[in-house]
Amino acid sequence: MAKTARKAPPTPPRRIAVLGAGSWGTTFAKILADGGSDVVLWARRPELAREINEVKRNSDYLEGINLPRNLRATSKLGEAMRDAEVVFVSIPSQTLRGNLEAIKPYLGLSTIVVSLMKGVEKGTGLRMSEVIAQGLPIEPERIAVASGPNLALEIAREQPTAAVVSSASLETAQTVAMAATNRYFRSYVNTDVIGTEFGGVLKNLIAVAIGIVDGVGYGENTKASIITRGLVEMTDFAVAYGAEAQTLSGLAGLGDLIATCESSLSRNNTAGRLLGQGYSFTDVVKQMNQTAEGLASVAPVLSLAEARGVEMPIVRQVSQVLAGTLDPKDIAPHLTTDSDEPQGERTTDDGHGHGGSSLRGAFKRAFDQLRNGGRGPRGDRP
Ligand SMILES: NC(=O)C1=CN([C@@H]2O[C@H](COP(=O)(O)OP(=O)(O)OC[C@H]3O[C@@H](n4cnc5c(N)ncnc54)[C@H](O)[C@@H]3O)[C@@H](O)[C@H]2O)C=CC1
Ligand SMILES: O=C(CO)COP(=O)(O)O
Repeated sequence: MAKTARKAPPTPPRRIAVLGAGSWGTTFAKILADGGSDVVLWARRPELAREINEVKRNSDYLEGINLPRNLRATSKLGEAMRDAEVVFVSIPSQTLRGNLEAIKPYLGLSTIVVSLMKGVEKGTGLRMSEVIAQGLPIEPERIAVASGPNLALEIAREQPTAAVVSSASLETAQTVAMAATNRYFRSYVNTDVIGTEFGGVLKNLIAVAIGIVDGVGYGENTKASIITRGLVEMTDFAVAYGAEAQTLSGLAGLGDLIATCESSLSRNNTAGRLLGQGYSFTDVVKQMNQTAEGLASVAPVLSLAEARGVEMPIVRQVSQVLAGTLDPKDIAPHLTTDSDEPQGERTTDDGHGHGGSSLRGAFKRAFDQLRNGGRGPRGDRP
């Protein structure tokens, strides 16, 4: 019997550029360098590039972290991108479109571009991979996104963590995942770009809600209610835009939701907490010296939800707190339903709305994935 030819597995890229030397860009550059790639990190400020090169530190964003000796930085975009087979982008979402103009002249014909960002563009409501597809001469098969429960400082401290890399091309996702895997970081793969990206955007909004009720002083019941109902909201929204429900039960959905809602390292959670303590939106923005994407994504997400008839009571109330039209202490009683009539508790496992799998199954899968170290990139799938 004739044997079918097996396709050679993708080879890991050697030269990689990471654009954006904030907390996540620098941490991701460390992940890649510790995985064995030749990485050049682009920092806007020459003095930051110098600090990274000379003392192997980024004291503004990752205090106390020693960066790998093989990680280099530059403030010259062309130098960072020269010969790069993969370019990771980690800048605030609202600045991406403008930066693509500067990136375009240096993009190689076969270079893969990966978004590490977790926002949607104000005004257009586009996901970051869609903005990349519009702003660069690049086909969808060369675009990927990476997402998951990835608080930068924990990973910079080399605490074991998993993520998921998604692309319309499985081969591209695998190539990227191979580079983004090392002894403390493991990347899984899927081809549901919409679900993977929206998971990262939407959990930020739920994390702002969690921060608000934390700031008010409410306890664990309130937070568990918001997380559980928030996952239903996230899944409804993402599925309405073409995502697979099960992606929202994976690392890029439930996984990231747990990490961001539980951690005081989260900037979205922190911004919410300040709102809950009574600071105005303007004061909160002034106090945040790092990117809290959720604040900019609330309005475009609500517009997108309205366009597809998706109910998002938690996100809507977050927007009212941001606008100063809802007292933070009033947010919780309204969270589960808009109606005075008792409602059925629709979950992500109702078999009707999403066809998704059970929350218990999702927790088990997230746990199994974290335990399942030592193998090549696998699907982030039940
Ligand atoms: N920090 C984290 O734990 C994680 C962050 N992310 C995502 O990564 C993206 C970047 O976030 P962080 O690195 O945390 O933010 P950050 O605030 O720590 O750093 C932002 C970086 O972008 C640069 N920047 C700011 N404005 C710019 C502009 N107009 N043009 C070019 N560069 C500009 C800053 O100089 C800085 O290097 C966000 O979308 C965030 O949601 C994703 C996973 C984890
Ligand atoms: O995306 C993150 C963790 O996965 C980081 O969350 P914050 O942007 O809220 O810090």
